[in-house]
Amino acid sequence: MRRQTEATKRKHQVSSDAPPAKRRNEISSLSAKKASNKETQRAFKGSAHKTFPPKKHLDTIGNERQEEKPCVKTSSLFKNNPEIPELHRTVVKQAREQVFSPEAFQELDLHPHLISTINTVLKMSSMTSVQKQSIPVLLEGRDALVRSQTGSGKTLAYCIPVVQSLQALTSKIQRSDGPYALVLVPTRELALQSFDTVQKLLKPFTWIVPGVLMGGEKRKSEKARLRKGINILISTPGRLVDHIKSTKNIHFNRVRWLVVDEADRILDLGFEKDVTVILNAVNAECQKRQNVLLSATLTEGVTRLADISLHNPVSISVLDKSWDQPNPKEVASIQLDSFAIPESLDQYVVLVPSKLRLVCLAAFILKKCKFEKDQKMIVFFSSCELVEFHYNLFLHTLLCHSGTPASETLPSASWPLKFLRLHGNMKQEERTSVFHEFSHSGTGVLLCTDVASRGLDLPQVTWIVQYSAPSAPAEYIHRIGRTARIGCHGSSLLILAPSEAEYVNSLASHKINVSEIKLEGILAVLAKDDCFKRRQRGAQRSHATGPQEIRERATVLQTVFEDYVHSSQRMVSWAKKALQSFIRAYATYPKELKSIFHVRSLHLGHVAKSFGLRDAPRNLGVSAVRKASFKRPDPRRKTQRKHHLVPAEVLHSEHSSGLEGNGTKGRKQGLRVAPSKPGLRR
Ligand SMILES: Nc1ncnc2c1ncn2[C@@H]1O[C@H](COP(=O)(O)OP(=O)(O)OP(=O)(O)O)[C@@H](O)[C@H]1O
Repeated sequence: MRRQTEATKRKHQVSSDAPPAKRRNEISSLSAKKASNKETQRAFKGSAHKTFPPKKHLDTIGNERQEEKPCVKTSSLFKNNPEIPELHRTVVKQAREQVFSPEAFQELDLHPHLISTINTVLKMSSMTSVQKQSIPVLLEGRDALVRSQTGSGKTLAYCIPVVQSLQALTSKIQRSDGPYALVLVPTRELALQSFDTVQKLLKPFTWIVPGVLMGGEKRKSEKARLRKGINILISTPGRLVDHIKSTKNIHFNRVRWLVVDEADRILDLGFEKDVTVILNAVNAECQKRQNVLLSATLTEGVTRLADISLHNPVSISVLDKSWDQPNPKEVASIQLDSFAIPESLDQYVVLVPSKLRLVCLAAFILKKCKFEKDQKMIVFFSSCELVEFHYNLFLHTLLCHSGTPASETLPSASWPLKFLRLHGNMKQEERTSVFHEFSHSGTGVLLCTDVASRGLDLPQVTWIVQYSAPSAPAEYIHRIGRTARIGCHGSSLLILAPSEAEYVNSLASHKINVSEIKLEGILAVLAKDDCFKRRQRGAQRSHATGPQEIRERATVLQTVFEDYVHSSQRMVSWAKKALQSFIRAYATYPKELKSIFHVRSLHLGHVAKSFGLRDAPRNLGVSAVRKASFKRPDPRRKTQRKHHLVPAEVLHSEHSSGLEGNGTKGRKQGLRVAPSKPGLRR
């Protein structure tokens, strides 16, 4: 609260610094604008901070503190912004899938104890469409490529057949036999989640032991568990490779199942070296196995990447027949790079000038999570540094302002804000505890990198916000797929700069439809939040909440951020580092998106504002970043990487989300896997 009082006070200082005549002119020009409807439309061009009343209107506390602080100007958020373009997007017909099938699990030929566990422990009765199609195929012993929309139950689609087949083995499984099934997943949290599902299914089959290897835990204790024996082994690729190289007690001679969840992710960027080691180790020992590849964004191209020895695989896709297009050519091309999105997911986009990005994000969080009940939100950022920076910033600014207002200042109900963060630079214990806390909470805002974009089943998430656009449509699908799971309703918001508006058409070309919402509609929430109202001594609470009032409050909010960032040199350099990280991540958009996202189109001063920095830092080394952006490093050329080590390494590390295998290597077109022994393929 004190911070805000100071912020408001400073704003007033600014206004009082302006020459009176000039100020009068601006006030009148603004009131003229106020009369115009256009004011609430696209471009925000007015100047908010110069219209404040002179010093004498300040509250006393503000005036007392004023002496202590140098006068610092909060430059206008609403001036010199680029025009927000009209969005002309083609409305496309999105691919659809039916989530549930009418059939019950009883109709499958499963062990009665497995059925009763599904019914009573998991509390499920009907199969989902993907389960209905996959389980019988997998029980027949076929290899399969399984693709269905996010949150449609793919985990059970492979777990049920694995458990059913292993419990039915005539020579009963011994713990000491080691792995019969190997499940690879891209992140530690997903490993934990899949382990939890397998563990539940195994309740009646106590002789089959599941286990998880995921890094972050002491290698020694994992080794001890491996020595005792794990029959269904769930692991991230990196950690499994660690054990293959260093643990004597790991054997694959009994492996019958190889499941690769999020297969397009695991078999693509970053993981290839690890997957090659794993496949070579498994192929060398295992005689006959079933391979299952799953993802919401699986394409057959993925298998070509992997040389994973799939034997006559069945492709399972549950796309609605009714979605078929009249032109079969079109259908084929659509099916390759267009993916189903849950029908109950509403997707939105907002175009926001760079200067207003931070205020827009904060206002949106307040709108949903402070003024609406039971909202749970995930906000995606492009790097760990960005998550840390925004987490700390919001914790020290929005929480102070949300927790303390006198009740009479709140015109409508408000709920306490809770922020959490998740990224790959956190200690594993903290990651796990955040994952569990957010999973079990009915509300809250999780700020994260793409470490949380794949596979995580976090219940009741109502909103997904993408603070920057992902670099591939598949990642867009996975991020938004953290909401609207298993038929629930959810919404997503993509925040783009005006110069990035074309991205909406790029999404449309992948049959992804987003509707526009206006920045004004988001900022309007500040009218409800008197925490960001400028203070006037003895003034009655104003009910005027027109566009001008909203701008003033947005400026107060920005000032709160700037005050916090400039409260110490340490904070300033932290903000600069976050800004640098943002620019570097921006430079890594793939070639096909460079015309939309190019560092050259960023206005550094405006972007700096969205980090609470009052000026564009001079020593940012942006030229190096620019260089990097012109020529995306080709990781296949090792010598080139060696000579351009700095930009390439920096780009990868900045873009790192903490996904295992991420940030270590670059994109590669194929895996070189030693073929299985002749006659032993599969
Ligand atoms: N038959 C079912 N009936 C009711 N709920 C189910 C059923 N099958 C799965 N679920 C639930 O649906 C949710 C989503 O399942 P799951 O995480 O397996 O989805 P997914 O398809 O793997 O998603 P993603 O593509 O995001 O990884 C989970 O909470 C799971 O418990």
